[in-house]
Amino acid sequence: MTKTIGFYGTGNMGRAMIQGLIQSKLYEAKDILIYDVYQPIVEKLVKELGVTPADGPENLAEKSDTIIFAVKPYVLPNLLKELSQNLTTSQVLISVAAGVNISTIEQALTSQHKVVRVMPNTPALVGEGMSALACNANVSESEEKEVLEIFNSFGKAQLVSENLIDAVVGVSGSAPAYVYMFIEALADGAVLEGMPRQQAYEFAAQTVLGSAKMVLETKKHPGELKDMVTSPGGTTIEAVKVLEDQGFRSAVINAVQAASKCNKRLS
Ligand SMILES: NC(=O)C1=CN([C@@H]2O[C@H](COP(=O)(O)OP(=O)(O)OC[C@H]3O[C@@H](n4cnc5c(N)ncnc54)[C@H](O)[C@@H]3O)[C@@H](O)[C@H]2O)C=CC1
Ligand SMILES: O=C(O)[C@@H]1CCC=N1
Repeated sequence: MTKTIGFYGTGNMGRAMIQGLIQSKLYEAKDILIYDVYQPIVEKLVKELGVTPADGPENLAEKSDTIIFAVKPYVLPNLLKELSQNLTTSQVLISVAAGVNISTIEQALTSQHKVVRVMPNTPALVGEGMSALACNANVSESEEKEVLEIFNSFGKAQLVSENLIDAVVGVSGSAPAYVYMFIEALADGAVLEGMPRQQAYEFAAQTVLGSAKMVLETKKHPGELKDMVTSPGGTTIEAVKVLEDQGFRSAVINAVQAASKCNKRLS
């Protein structure tokens, strides 16, 4: 029998996962059910991606084998309470909501449901997401594998203990935003030096992509890779000194900590 996956909430993160799943071919678009309170977003996704709209929230709960909740954190507990009569203990319920603990989700439900808390990120849209997963005790090993397969289909995924999710928000969940800021700033620098803007974005983004690949594929320490670029008395060390003088590293470390702290506060 074909398995179905349902999404509550098809905003930025919901859409990124849906598009990533379709591109990966793990699910056919027609086997992806969606429900969002904002009808125009549903119509757009049905038209553009060929996913199936649910006939209301209860209908999605009843028709899906696996469910992903991609609504805002404050919406999730009430939505779960409303659906408690429609959800079954054989379904795997996945939440990507920042700051919503597994125990909060369990409390909103009435029975012993299978719950997975995930922190994904938006590069899922292009098959390069990074996700961390934490499961409750009702999730079997084979179900754990199935959920890993879903999140690995649009990037990389790892099981973590739930207490690491706060760190994950800082280093990958929220981090695409700071990487885009870095790319924008790199490009602004090139624009200052006379490069046309579109060309500057391509140079900046490809450099970030290539540098990330170097870390992942060579397995060398980032410091060693930095030193490979930094010739004695050359251009790079001049730039590195400016970044050190202006607190680049501590700004990034503080940013990661601020996102993590915010995630803790939400819970
Ligand atoms: N945007 C991101 O980069 C990431 C977001 N998240 C989490 O994903 C969740 C969604 O975030 P975004 O997609 O950014 O927000 P968003 O605001 O873009 O999307 C949320 C969607 O939920 C819909 N919605 C509201 N109430 C609903 C209900 N009762 N039933 C069904 N749909 C409903 C809204 O109409 C909206 O389309 C949040 O919990 C957030 O913490 C997690 C990791 C990364
Ligand atoms: O900003 C937020 O709250 C969400 C969670 C991680 C990324 N975006």
